Amino acid sequence: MYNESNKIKILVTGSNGQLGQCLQKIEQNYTSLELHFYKSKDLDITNKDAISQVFKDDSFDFVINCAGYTNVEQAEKESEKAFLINEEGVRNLAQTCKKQNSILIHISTDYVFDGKKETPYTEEDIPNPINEYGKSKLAGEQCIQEILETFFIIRTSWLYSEFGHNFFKTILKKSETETELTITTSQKGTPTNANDLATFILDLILINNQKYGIYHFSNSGEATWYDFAKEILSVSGKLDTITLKKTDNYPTFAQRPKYSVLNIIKIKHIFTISPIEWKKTLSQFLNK
Ligand SMILES: NC(=O)C1=CN([C@@H]2O[C@H](COP(=O)(O)OP(=O)(O)OC[C@H]3O[C@@H](n4cnc5c(N)ncnc54)[C@H](OP(=O)(O)O)[C@@H]3O)[C@@H](O)[C@H]2O)C=CC1
Ligand SMILES: Cc1cn([C@H]2C[C@H](O)[C@@H](COP(=O)(O)OP(=O)(O)O[C@H]3O[C@@H](C)C(=O)[C@@H](O)[C@H]3O)O2)c(=O)[nH]c1=O
Repeated sequence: MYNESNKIKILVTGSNGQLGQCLQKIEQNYTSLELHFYKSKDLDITNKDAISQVFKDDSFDFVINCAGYTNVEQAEKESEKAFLINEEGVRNLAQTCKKQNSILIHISTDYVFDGKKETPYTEEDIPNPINEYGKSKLAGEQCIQEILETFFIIRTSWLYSEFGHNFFKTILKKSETETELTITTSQKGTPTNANDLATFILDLILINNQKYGIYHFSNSGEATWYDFAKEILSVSGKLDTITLKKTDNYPTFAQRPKYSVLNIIKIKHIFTISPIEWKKTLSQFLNK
């Protein structure tokens, strides 16, 4: 497992995205890991030759796939592109990991579920995505399971951080220019700090218990997008300056699951971790 420098060598794809940047931020806390970050322009996962080229000169113990097509609305209009990246790109990575004996850590989503349940989704629940993004992500998961035995698929939900595009940043930005915000109450899930997920992923590599498979990781608790927006504005001291309105009819192209809370008991047991409550991590994050 260890290379000559005695460090665990890791390839990170899509490193300029939200999660990729969270990993770069904490890299220095993990001195036994050697992370190699590849942005989309340096490694396009849909290009098999480009992947081969990276592995020609190097070998990696782990590949963390942070690359993905993540625009839920746009995926309805260009589903081919979503599938190219989230299915074909992932297949390419899985095939390379198989050939090169690398362990693949892949990130998937709560949007693989249809939202008809009213209790948290477990890893055993059958996915049934209701939008193109979710369908393309499920197709990627299936490729990995067909090709590889040594993989961790980590489904997570409602990621936010200081990096990239996310609901948290959108709300803060809107609050600077708008006096009234209307937010949907028609979906329930769990906001998850992408920094917490990044920490979990690197801890998982250190633990390396070889208990491969699908895992659900999110912060704990549940919220509607309205609850999330209210908490963001409250903790950042902006709730008094803005009118926040509820709606159950916010217009979107893509359908989203009404309920997509993930059950995180498996990850708690197998990795003896206890993900922090969503409001608590949000307040710690905003008060730093
Ligand atoms: N954001 C969320 O709420 C959630 C995300 N996830 C999953 O987590 C993963 C990371 O998400 P997040 O960091 O938020 O997403 P981002 O959209 O912030 O980052 C995705 C990255 O992938 C890159 N990328 C796109 N196409 C390719 C390609 N063909 N080859 C290489 N890189 C590519 C993008 O680069 P460029 O910008 O140059 O296109 C971008 O840097 C994704 O797989 C996503 O599906 C799961 C649940 C929730
Ligand atoms: C900006 C805004 C959105 N909304 C609604 C639209 C939508 O139903 C819901 C969420 O909005 P967004 O489009 O920002 O979030 P969305 O892109 O659906 O977020 C998803 O991204 C992908 C990548 C995932 O994997 C999921 O886990 C999830 O995080 O909030 C409002 O009601 N008011 C607003 O002002």
